[in-house]
Amino acid sequence: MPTDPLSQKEIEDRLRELPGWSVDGDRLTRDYRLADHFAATALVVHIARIQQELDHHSDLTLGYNTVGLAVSTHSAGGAVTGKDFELAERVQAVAPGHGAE
Ligand SMILES: C[C@H](O)[C@H](O)[C@H]1CNC2=NC(N)=NC(=O)C2=N1
Repeated sequence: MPTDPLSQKEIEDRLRELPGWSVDGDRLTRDYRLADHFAATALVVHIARIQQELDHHSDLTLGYNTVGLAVSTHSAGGAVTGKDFELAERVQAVAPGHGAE
């Protein structure tokens, strides 16, 4: 089930496929750097659309030229689940198109 908490080994295996992402506390997290504030804002809007589609939402932070995500699954008691990785993978797929590093 995608909303079951993942084991430590499952998390480590899946993190290997997601460069730049890590688990901080109980949340899957990554910060992206962009060219400027407008590019960062466009990525936030794109992520918001993905989150709406997945019905799964990160704590999403917009800075001057940065976008930060931190996500866990509330319905799994705040653990990291396959839903969190699904969101991370979707974001990771679109971020380069925004020039995010
Ligand atoms: C009713 C709705 O499906 C739930 O509240 C969704 C919405 N977004 C969510 N986002 C996150 N991160 N965890 C959840 O458990 C979650 N649940």
